[in-house]
Amino acid sequence: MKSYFAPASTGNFSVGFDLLGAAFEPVDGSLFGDELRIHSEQAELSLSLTGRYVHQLPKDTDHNLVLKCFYAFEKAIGRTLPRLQLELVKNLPVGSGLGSSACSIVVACYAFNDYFGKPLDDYQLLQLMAQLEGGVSGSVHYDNVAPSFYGGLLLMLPDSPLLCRALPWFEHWQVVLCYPGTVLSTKEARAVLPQQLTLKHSIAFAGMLSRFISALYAKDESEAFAALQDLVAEPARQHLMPELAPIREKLTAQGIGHVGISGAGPTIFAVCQNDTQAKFADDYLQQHYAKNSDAMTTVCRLARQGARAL
Ligand SMILES: Nc1ncnc2c1ncn2[C@@H]1O[C@H](COP(=O)(O)OP(=O)(O)OP(=O)(O)O)[C@@H](O)[C@H]1O
Ligand SMILES: N[C@@H](CCO)C(=O)O
Repeated sequence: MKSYFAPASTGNFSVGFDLLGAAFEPVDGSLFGDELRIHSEQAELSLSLTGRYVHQLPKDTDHNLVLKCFYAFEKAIGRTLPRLQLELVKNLPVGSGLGSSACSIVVACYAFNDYFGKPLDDYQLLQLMAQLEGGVSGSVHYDNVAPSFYGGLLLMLPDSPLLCRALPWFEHWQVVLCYPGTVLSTKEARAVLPQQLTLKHSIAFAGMLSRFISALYAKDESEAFAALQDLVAEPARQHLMPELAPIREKLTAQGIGHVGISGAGPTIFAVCQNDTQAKFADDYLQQHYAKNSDAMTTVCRLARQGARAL
């Protein structure tokens, strides 16, 4: 058996709608992402489903993205491949804002490419992943697939042959992620977005993103926190997540530098500068944002490594 893993990710990172994304891993060293196991080659392609969030997946495995990835990968390389006995260990909640569909897509495409001798280079592989993710969310955006594939905090460069570039990070930052247990589809959360921005608004968005990125390079933490403002998606999505404003007020009153929506939500992320803040955010979010037994809260650091064989 060969086993592969890809980490969870936070698209947007508040200030970079569709242009920033980060991969995260729990500080306790556990794995937080989807795993794909290739058990053997066999006559027919098959997929079994296990893991904590298996009940959130379509019952019919023909609708599972992992099988769609297999056929898309086969088409991309232009030859018929041996059929596989696959198992997806679904550890990320679906429609959560944690890049769940992207994570399954990344782990599957990475696994097939590795297993079949790397016929696609990283550029081709990332483009394939982004196209598949676009098929789910309704538009091609790289801010979940790219960090899940490469790890780190990344700036998307969709018009460059690089596609994305790694950014600096404050090593002591801990990010507390809280998924409340309710589902918000990315398609639905994109449907409420404005179709146009005014010139003034466009300049403000570009200015805030540039301010954040320049603060990362300058290692200017207070400037970085000041620039972590979502001027595009959050104003349009806040009615979908009414708890965000009071939670932000409570956590920032404790000195926590930033609270935002992870991807399209409903997961909330809190950027903390020390263990005391992270512990407070962890406890507070578990008590005040978790809504059912599907909810989960985890204290993370940036995941430097993306998709890989285990
Ligand atoms: N392996 C899979 N993982 C996740 N979603 C899957 C998978 N296979 C099929 N799907 C379907 O893809 C859709 C994913 O929807 P959506 O993009 O809203 O979720 P998401 O990727 O989990 O969201 P987010 O990026 O905000 O975490 C759902 O309809 C889900 O049933
Ligand atoms: N950038 C995407 C991320 C989806 O997880 C969005 O906000 O719609």
